[in-house]
Amino acid sequence: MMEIANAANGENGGTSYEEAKKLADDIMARIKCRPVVGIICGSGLGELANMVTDTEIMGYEEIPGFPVSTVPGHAGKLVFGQLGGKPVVLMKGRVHFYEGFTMQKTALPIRIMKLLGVQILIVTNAAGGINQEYEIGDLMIIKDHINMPGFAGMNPLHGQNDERFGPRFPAISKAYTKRLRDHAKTTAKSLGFEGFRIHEGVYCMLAGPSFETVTECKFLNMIGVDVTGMSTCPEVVVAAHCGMEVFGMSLVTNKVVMQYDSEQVANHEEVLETGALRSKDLQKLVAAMLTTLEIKSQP
Ligand SMILES: O=P(O)(O)O[C@H]1O[C@H](CO)[C@@H](O)[C@H]1O
Ligand SMILES: Nc1nc2[nH]cnc2c(=O)[nH]1
Repeated sequence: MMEIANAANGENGGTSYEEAKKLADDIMARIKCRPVVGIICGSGLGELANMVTDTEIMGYEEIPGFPVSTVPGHAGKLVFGQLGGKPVVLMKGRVHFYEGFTMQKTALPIRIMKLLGVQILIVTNAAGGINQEYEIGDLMIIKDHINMPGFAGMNPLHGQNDERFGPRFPAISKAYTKRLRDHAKTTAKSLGFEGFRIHEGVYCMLAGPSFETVTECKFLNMIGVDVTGMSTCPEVVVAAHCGMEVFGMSLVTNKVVMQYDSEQVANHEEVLETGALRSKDLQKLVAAMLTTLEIKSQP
């Protein structure tokens, strides 16, 4: 039976439980840190890694089978260490479906994190503001997402299910837990960030790499999307599948173009520049959240 499951995983670009376990074991043999929190840094947000102490660093290319980032603003390093008094593993840069990876491969780092002992995933991204009240530089706590590629069958859980990772039909409706969202709001308040434009809203993943047309943006606005990007959903679906608690935060790096024939166009350089400008607040918020975060013991 497992052979069938593995063949199916191979066919759809996935990695079997045994292969993922071997990767995690290899990492553990080389790294002393045993992380309980995993953090993914979005485009231009990798500086969060500078706040990690007692670091042990591995390049993605040093880990056989690990997907290697190809996009500017994604350094491609796993940074282990302490942040806010908690052992963490931070992905300095992620991989995206549009780079040519399957959805399964895009989310493989989450399964490896799980096998390393990670219980809480903090995922960050750069995103375009669809909500017309959002400004460039605003932060958004993600309360829910639309996995648009999933509507067309591109779900990271497509294929045979291995129960050792999680159930066949996982619930995703509570993936971004209220506990962590409330914790972020309390922490933001304690840091005096209240006036700094922090929202709570809905993230929508589109496959990319092309930015949206004007009509696509109008459509997203109509269906209740607040920000849009090209990542996050595969990672969060896989994290929820394997029983992790998730906290997600978007940085609005640009406002999407909503007028036909506008001179304004979306571009990745603007995304990286805004990331650099507002990322300090994001870093402070994540570090402060970790300091007071209660880690529930594994069931
Ligand atoms: O989602 P992250 O990795 O933060 O990056 C976002 O920014 C890039 C576009 O500028 C896309 O990769 C989009 O997904
Ligand atoms: N799809 C998409 N991804 C982004 N990432 C950062 N900005 C944007 C945007 O406007 N659209």
